[in-house]
Amino acid sequence: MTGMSGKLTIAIDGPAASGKGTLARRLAAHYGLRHLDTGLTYRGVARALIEAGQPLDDEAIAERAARALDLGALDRAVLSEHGIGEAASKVAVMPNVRRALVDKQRAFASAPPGAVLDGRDIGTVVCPDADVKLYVIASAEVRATRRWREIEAGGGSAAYTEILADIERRDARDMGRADSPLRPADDAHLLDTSEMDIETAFLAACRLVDATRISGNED
Ligand SMILES: Nc1ncnc2c1ncn2[C@@H]1O[C@H](COP(=O)(O)OP(=O)(O)O)[C@@H](O)[C@H]1O
Ligand SMILES: Nc1ccn([C@@H]2O[C@H](COP(=O)(O)OP(=O)(O)O)[C@@H](O)[C@H]2O)c(=O)n1
Repeated sequence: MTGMSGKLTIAIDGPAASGKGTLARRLAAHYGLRHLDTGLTYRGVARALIEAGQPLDDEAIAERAARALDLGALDRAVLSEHGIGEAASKVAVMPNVRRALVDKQRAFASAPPGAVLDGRDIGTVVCPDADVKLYVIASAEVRATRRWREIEAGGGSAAYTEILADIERRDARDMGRADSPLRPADDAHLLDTSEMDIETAFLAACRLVDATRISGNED
């Protein structure tokens, strides 16, 4: 394995519904690593505030919710709901919320045997020394179609045009914020999955990881 510590850390970033989570889960299973979807941590804070009837823009209250968050108790089925993504991107602009969650995310990443983390700032802020960094993109139309299919498959219903507008608004907020904006790390590999199915994207990602591990072993 690569890395001074003998651990393998894979950082995956990209905009909404680009396929980060799907790829991260597949890579973690393939390489025997733990996986953290960091989007769920921001979603968890947003949901805790909504449940408690608290505002999404009070930094001191949101920071307390972030510090209280238990990474082991994140319920993906509940937190994945499309509307929580919008609320998550609002709490995610606050530096004290980010600091609290990044501390927990780094603690997760540092434990053996290594991990795959996916989010918006993994390669740039959370794990700047990751062995492999992937920046996953797809056109906004492809991403909206994927999210629309996911909602319909889950028995829900949604208007494609609204999903597309939601995704574009959230991307703009994530890329435009002052603290840890969404952007590729300088050493990230760009993976455009617009024309790739899940299997093809997974195989392309494995090739990038394997190439890095081989070159890492030669150091
Ligand atoms: N390469 C791909 N081709 C087609 N569908 C995909 C691809 N990657 C992911 N998906 C589907 O798109 C949706 C969003 O993927 P997800 O991994 O949740 O994205 P993210 O974590 O970036 O929000 C899911 O329903 C997933 O099954
Ligand atoms: N590392 C991260 C992960 C998510 N987020 C925020 O959390 C929101 C929800 O992230 P997510 O990954 O669950 O969203 P999807 O891409 O799955 O729709 C994002 O729009 C970001 O505002 C962040 O700021 N930093």
